[in-house]
Amino acid sequence: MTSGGHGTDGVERRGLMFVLSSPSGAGKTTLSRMLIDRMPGLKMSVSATTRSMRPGEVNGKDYTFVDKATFDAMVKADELLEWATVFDNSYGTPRGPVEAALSAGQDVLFDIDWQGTQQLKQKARADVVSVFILPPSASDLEKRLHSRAQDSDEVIRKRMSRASDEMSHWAEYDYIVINHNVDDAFAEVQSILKAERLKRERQTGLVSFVRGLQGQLQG
Ligand SMILES: Nc1nc2c(ncn2[C@@H]2O[C@H](COP(=O)(O)OP(=O)(O)O)[C@@H](O)[C@H]2O)c(=O)[nH]1
Ligand SMILES: Nc1ncnc2c1ncn2[C@@H]1O[C@H](COP(=O)(O)OP(=O)(O)O)[C@@H](O)[C@H]1O
Repeated sequence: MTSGGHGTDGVERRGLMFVLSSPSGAGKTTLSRMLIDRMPGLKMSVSATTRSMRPGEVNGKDYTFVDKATFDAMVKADELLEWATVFDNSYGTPRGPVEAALSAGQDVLFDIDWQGTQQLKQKARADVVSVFILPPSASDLEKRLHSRAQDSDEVIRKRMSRASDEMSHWAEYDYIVINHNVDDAFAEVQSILKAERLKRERQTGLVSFVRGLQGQLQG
């Protein structure tokens, strides 16, 4: 998957797929929102899910909330770039908006689990940059799930018991960030994205840019 966009310095560059994963409650939604607000050229991939809407969530913005029959039809029609079952619900990435953003030269941010990350890597390894967010401790994780105050005690228990499973995949990720403090964690995630945007192989316009510079030097 390639794109013909331009970096902030005007050199043409390939779009990248920036993936954040973590156990539930470690802070990936918070960090994703900060990235979208503060990093131009980055677009959120809005997943489809069969889970029910939490208070404050907006259909089409946080997720596209669908029933199981609709989700299954999307899978059948190959409309999802990847999909997985998490906490007994189906989650998947609609293909169209991702492909449109990448070909318009934007980077795409994904808040998806390890299963989805593996599927994206199989499809486009060179374009995927993956970051795993860890909580500082189990008690912080539990506190955060409670402080979010959007899930029942039973749902929180389920998410805590799945945290260890999700975390066992940390070593499959390119970068690991421990979310002690939101501002520090954000600065780290932002630095990763900024550096990855500057990778030589992503700056497809460099050959002609350098040729232009050489021409100026000779002329
Ligand atoms: N594979 C995959 N995982 C997703 C997708 N959307 C969300 N997830 C993951 O599903 C899990 C549960 O998400 P959610 O119910 O919003 O709870 P959260 O963990 O508190 O954000 C998280 O690990 C998300 O990263 C998707 O499109 N594909
Ligand atoms: N570094 C942090 N310190 C304290 N609370 C945090 C921190 N990062 C996130 N939170 C809070 O923890 C809760 C869970 O964060 P959220 O971003 O929803 O996690 P996730 O998307 O990984 O499930 C939210 O109430 C959020 O405001």
